[in-house]
Amino acid sequence: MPDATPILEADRLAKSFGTSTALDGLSFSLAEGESLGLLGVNGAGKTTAMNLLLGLTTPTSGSIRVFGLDLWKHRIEILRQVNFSSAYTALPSNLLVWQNLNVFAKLYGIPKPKQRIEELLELLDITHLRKSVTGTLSAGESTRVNLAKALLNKPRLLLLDEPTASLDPDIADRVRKLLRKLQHENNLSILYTSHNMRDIHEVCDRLIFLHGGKVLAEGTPDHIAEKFNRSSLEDLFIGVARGEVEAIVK
Ligand SMILES: Nc1ncnc2c1ncn2[C@@H]1O[C@H](COP(=O)(O)OP(=O)(O)OP(=O)(O)O)[C@@H](O)[C@H]1O
Repeated sequence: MPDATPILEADRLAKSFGTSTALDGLSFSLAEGESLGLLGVNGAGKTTAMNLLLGLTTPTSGSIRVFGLDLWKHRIEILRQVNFSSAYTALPSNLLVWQNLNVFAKLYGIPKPKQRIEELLELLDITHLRKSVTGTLSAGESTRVNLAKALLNKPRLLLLDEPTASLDPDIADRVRKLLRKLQHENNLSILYTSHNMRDIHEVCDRLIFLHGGKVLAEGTPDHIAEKFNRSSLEDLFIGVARGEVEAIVK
């Protein structure tokens, strides 16, 4: 029988900074092989949630379980099988691309690191950047190098914070297809944030719409817009940002 333990479970997760509440009672679970989108306007709490789920900051209250284990008690063991990529996190700029990937491969204890790095450079169509200085890459190029870093350890759980930001439409399409392929072929679980509705529709099986740190709605991409009587997710987004949607909720 397949193991039904969720890959990731957040239970009433909250985070405050001084008197300001960034996240207020986020609960969800992510199944093996599922892709879940965290959606919300600027300042909704998405990055705060990602940072908590990666164990980078501690929650004010609530708990996180990854692979059925408490994140804080089993952090090292868990993080070996997790990876992360953000359009806004830079890799050390003075290293060549392959050197950067090699450092991370060593940190993760990857067997045959050279072979794995070549495989990923090819997969992301960046073999030609192997000897480029990381700090000189274009935004789109460094996003793809970051994604290669995120796949090095063949993670079971991948957290992606706006992974297609700054990619041109062709490369963004390739990245979305690659993520879907990895999800289906390797049973990869993905937590995904994006402001690109095409990404959300193509990559996410399910969504959580955050607003002001709280869950506004949960469901499939099509279902959420309908629930609020909005013609599309983009339209729902605009409605939330302009304060029109709360009126519909009430
Ligand atoms: N370290 C911090 N100190 C104080 N406030 C913070 C800190 N980090 C986040 N916040 C606040 O928490 C709220 C949520 O921020 P967060 O970065 O999680 O939003 P987001 O949904 O990722 O936004 P964006 O779409 O703009 O990236 C914001 O009001 C932000 O100002």
